[in-house]
Amino acid sequence: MLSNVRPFVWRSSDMAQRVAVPDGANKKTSRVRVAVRLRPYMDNQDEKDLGPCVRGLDSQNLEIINWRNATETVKYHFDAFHGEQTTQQEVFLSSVKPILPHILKGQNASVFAYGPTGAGKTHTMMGSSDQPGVIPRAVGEVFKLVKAKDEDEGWDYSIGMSYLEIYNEKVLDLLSPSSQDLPIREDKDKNILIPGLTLTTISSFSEFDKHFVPASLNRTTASTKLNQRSSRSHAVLLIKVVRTQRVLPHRQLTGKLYLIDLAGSEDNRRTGNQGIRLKESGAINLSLFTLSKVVDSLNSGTAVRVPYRDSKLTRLLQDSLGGSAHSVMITNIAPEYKYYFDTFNALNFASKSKLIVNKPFTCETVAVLPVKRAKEDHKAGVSGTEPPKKRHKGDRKTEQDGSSPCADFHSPSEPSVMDRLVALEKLMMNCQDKDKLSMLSVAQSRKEIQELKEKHREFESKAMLFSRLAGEKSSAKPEPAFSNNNAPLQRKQSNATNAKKQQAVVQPLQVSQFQPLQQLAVVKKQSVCVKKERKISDPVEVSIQALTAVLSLTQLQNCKHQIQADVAGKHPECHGKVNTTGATIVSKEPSSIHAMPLYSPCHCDLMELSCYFNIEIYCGTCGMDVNIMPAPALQPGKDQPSLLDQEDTLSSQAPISVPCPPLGDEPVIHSSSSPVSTQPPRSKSKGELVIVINEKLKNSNGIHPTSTESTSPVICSPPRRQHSISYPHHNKSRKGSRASSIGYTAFSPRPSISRHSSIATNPPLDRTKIKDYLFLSVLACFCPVWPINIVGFVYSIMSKNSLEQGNLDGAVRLGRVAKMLSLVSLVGGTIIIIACIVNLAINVKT
Ligand SMILES: Nc1ncnc2c1ncn2[C@@H]1O[C@H](COP(=O)(O)OP(=O)(O)OP(=O)(O)O)[C@@H](O)[C@H]1O
Repeated sequence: MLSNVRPFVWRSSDMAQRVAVPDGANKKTSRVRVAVRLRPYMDNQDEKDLGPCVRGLDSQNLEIINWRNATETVKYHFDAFHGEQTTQQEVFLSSVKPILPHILKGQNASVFAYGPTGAGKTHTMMGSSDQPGVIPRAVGEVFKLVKAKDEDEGWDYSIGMSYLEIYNEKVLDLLSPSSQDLPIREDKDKNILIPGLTLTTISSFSEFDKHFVPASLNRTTASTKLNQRSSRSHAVLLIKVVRTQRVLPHRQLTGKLYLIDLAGSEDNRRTGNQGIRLKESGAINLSLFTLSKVVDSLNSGTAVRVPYRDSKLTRLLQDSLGGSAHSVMITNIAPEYKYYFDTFNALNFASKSKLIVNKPFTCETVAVLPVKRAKEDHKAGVSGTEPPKKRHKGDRKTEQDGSSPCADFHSPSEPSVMDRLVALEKLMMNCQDKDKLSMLSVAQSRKEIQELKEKHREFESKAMLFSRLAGEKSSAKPEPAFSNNNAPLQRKQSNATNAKKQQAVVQPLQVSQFQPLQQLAVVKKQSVCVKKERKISDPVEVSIQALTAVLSLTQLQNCKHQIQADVAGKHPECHGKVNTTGATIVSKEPSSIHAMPLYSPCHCDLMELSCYFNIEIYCGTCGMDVNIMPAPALQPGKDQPSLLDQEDTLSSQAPISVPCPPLGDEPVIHSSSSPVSTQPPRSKSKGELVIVINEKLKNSNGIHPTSTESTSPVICSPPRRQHSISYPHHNKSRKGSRASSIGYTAFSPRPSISRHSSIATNPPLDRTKIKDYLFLSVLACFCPVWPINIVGFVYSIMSKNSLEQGNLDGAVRLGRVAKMLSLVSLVGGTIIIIACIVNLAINVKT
């Protein structure tokens, strides 16, 4: 048992500070480490006993027979290769153990097993009682590390565990099983969180085992032709280690370890899946396909949007892929020939994945005390855990003397300023009816708000100054109290307001996270004030899932977005903070906006949009869901506030309701310099409210019509279906049979070309272009190259028909052929006519 493990208390109101921490030798990035594990050859798996198709060369290299030429092999190099004889212990020691110490430093780490079904992922991650896998070993190691740290006093540790599965695109809690699909949220610091997920405190390995073993039995498994006990879901175990300093300033480091056993990609011609198994398989393959798209877009370096949100799995792995974690991917492969293409694809995927670079950083949480509480806490002495005592007159003096360069920041007036500011803003924001406030009181209140804000800004700049001083002072110490003198967090570099806010919370008066919630009330209010200040001047971000362009400001202002979220009773701390008007619409292509009823005057309202999209609104701070209420629309032209008045309108909650712009208005397409950015670049400061609009319109295959285009393969193309494979020891070639029995799997590097090409996955297209081809082909019919131009004409007709039938993808492709043939006809026809004229002229001459 760990003596110093304390009950786990998670407070959404705690302020998190993230500090970029160099990884290794002054590197601020960490590549995803990829290990490959080859399962032993199982005779019963290979009906024809063809022998292995893949073998290891050394501890980092392996080779697989080249399907194009049986006399060749394709070689791969990885961070580690674990051969058939490698034990569970060896896999753990070489690939997983090295990343675990990062968790205690407040960084995130993740280990995930990837590979085709039956290749040994569950064996690697879970293992068995006699051969425990990565999960039990890693948890045991975390406890060992904590125990070792136990010796160096001054820190308390709490370890919590959560366990979930993603089954059929539903996030299900395995510790408290129910059929409720839990939402995945992202807080303002880009932490992925799952409100409602059980977090159980564990103080020893046996306690972990007590929860983990029965929870694992809750995971959905079933028998398929390829695996007797095949995982039908992705299982994610989260181990959260919170390290809290016992003495002031009570620094708190939170590290998370994700241990993920992915479900295997499945070729359903071989698994024999039908009915529910087929549906599960579809969900598994689709999520793995999205994972491959995420990896592709991270590698491409130019992708504006990484499609993390396209599946629950990638949303959850956002931290681990191109995110903030130290990640290890164990790719499991099987040696039998019947797995050849699965293995080949898995190796290609693994090769791509090792190019991904993460940016780990320390997640440090500091709770800011109200002055009164802080003083009491400070007075409580070194333990910092004693209950607060009576306030003494000399407290303030003690605090200032107490080597606190920021002490001045806590002038007695400061909390009251904050309180007043919050109260006023809350009053303004909560006021649903404009008439409730007389014009006079509104003007007075605004004036007062402005004054208070100025005061607050003054305090902030003071705090910044003092924190800088504190940073300089502490940099001389071996372990600085706050690591803000390190490079700033990558994601926050561009956000001046956030930087300010970070600085503002670096105060000497802090409490441990275990204090009662009420005592953090002022902390929360303070954070609210800073954010509110931004929100009033900035429109709240509305991102439309799978679309990535930004409308012009005029369009934004002209658009009737009236969002009123009611959180009263659900989450009191957020009450009054989520009413907002005005939005940034994010969309992928200009044409997609026209194609969707987003900007037609009658569909601009979010309530109406909900007919077309799944709209999620949640608090960006805590991830809590909020409800949408219909807003009363104002009469166009009558109640319209002028655009210049928008700020006022926002603060007084009057809805903007003006006619929407004509459809011809072109949105401004944004471009992002950051390849991994999922946020629109225009949203310089993000409000607290996050609104996600997921497209409801899916085709029969459940694929979003706006899936991204194909991404170019990094290592090599996957094999084509109709191809022969030679088997070296049989010295003969089996034309087509094997290849044709194995189609592209979900993680094929060319998925959108091959597998999904027939599905209308593209965003809505510009129809006018397709009509042009018809005109062109008609023109080409006059050229004397009739077979070609007639075919072009036929294609253009087919394209038009496809368009009318709603098959936009097909329409474009047919249109392209029509265009090409028509152009060839025109050019060819012109040449022929010129040749004839020249010939005629020569003949006439002679
Ligand atoms: N390294 C190994 N040594 C011995 N047996 C193994 C090894 N790897 C896998 N196996 C065995 O192979 C079989 C399939 O493994 P496992 O269930 O772990 O596959 P999987 O990749 O998790 O499949 P699925 O994705 O369908 O869940 C199991 O019987 C397992 O015991």
